[in-house]
Amino acid sequence: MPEKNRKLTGTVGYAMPPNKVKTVIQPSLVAYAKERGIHLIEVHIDQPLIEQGPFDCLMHKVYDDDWKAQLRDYESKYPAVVIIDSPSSFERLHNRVSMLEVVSHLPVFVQQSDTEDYSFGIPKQESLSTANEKLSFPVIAKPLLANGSHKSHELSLVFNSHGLKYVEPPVVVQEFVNHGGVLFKVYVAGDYVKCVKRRSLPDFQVCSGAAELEEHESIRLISEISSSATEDDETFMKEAEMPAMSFIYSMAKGLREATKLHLFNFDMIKDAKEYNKYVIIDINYLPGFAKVPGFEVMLTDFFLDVINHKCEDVGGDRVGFSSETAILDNRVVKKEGNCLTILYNHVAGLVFRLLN
Ligand SMILES: Nc1ncnc2c1ncn2[C@@H]1O[C@H](COP(=O)(O)OP(=O)(O)OP(=O)(O)O)[C@@H](O)[C@H]1O
Ligand SMILES: O=P(O)(O)O[C@H]1[C@H](O)[C@H](O)[C@H](OP(=O)(O)O)[C@@H](OP(=O)(O)O)[C@@H]1O
Ligand SMILES: [Mg+2]
Ligand SMILES: [Mg+2]
Repeated sequence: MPEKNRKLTGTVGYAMPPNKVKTVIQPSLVAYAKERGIHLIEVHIDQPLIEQGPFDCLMHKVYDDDWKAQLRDYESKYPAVVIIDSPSSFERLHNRVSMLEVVSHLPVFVQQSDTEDYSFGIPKQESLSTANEKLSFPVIAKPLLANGSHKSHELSLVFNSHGLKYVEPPVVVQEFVNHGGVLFKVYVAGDYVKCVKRRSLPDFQVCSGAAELEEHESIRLISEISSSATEDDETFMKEAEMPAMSFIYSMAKGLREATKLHLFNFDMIKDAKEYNKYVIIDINYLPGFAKVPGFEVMLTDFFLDVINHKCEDVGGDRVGFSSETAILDNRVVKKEGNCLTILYNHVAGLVFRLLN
């Protein structure tokens, strides 16, 4: 959109429970956005949506059928309003199996960093009934339903088959991936991406004694890990190397295209057993952006893009994302710009897969 036609002001309605408002719509964001022409207006979720607004954009994190019906009604009355994001897009994140399936089908082009290739994947995961025979311990059992409830964050670390008996279904069971105790949390707001480091669980050396652990020692409940960094962790985390931003950007672009979401974060850990392989373990819709340094600028830039329709519906190439390379078999290769090279890369990818 030529600068002269660029809209400089707009209204963004936000509909979310009070505890979510606290972790996203902080006073610093409201003030900064207002300075830049974006008026953030609270939508009262206990009142009829149709009687509120209209807005240029409506962002929401409300999970019930009545709200979904109101949203449909609102969209039909105000077709120009941009809904961030569609329930059909974020609902797949409420099931931890469908959540990570999007990673396996990433159709995107990612940028090879200037010095090395990256590869990515998801942890091996099974249902409770097949975990014991198909996975190696330790494993981490996660409630299958990831719908923002407190219970959906109650994870269990399980060290042997006895411990699985104490796991309350429905769950998905993932192999624990040693990753050096540091988590990379990537926040995405349209074309704007920020990666932060968080303290994670420490590595576990699989010891022969694990199978003989007392029953009560064979399972450990864990929750709220990533937000409890202590002083020494800070030093520890500072030393952890961040993956290349080109890789992070490309993963963000891939997940945007695969999920059709604009506001989300994803958790990445570096597989200690493989060279430069990152494992996606979690994707969250509309997380607590307020934890991200500079989130006020990031979200305001995003809102301005939305009201100027610069934040194309996913799939469009935008500034900041490069489609200079390709993912083939989840391995990152550089797309040298012509189709012959891409074909070569594809063949190379197939050979790579055959040899590995
Ligand atoms: N497969 C895994 N291997 C190693 N560590 C893991 C694995 N899955 C989860 N973890 C650790 O457990 C933490 C919580 O897992 P996860 O992010 O899946 O749960 P969550 O409840 O969705 O968390 P969030 O608050 O980010 O939504 C991760 O940040 C990481 O530290
Ligand atoms: O540290 P982050 O921002 O990842 O913590 C998020 C978390 O990832 C989830 O997105 C939480 O949302 P729910 O899954 O809906 O519980 C966020 O909760 P919130 O109350 O802060 O929005 C966490 O911030
Ligand atoms: Mg997480
Ligand atoms: Mg999560």
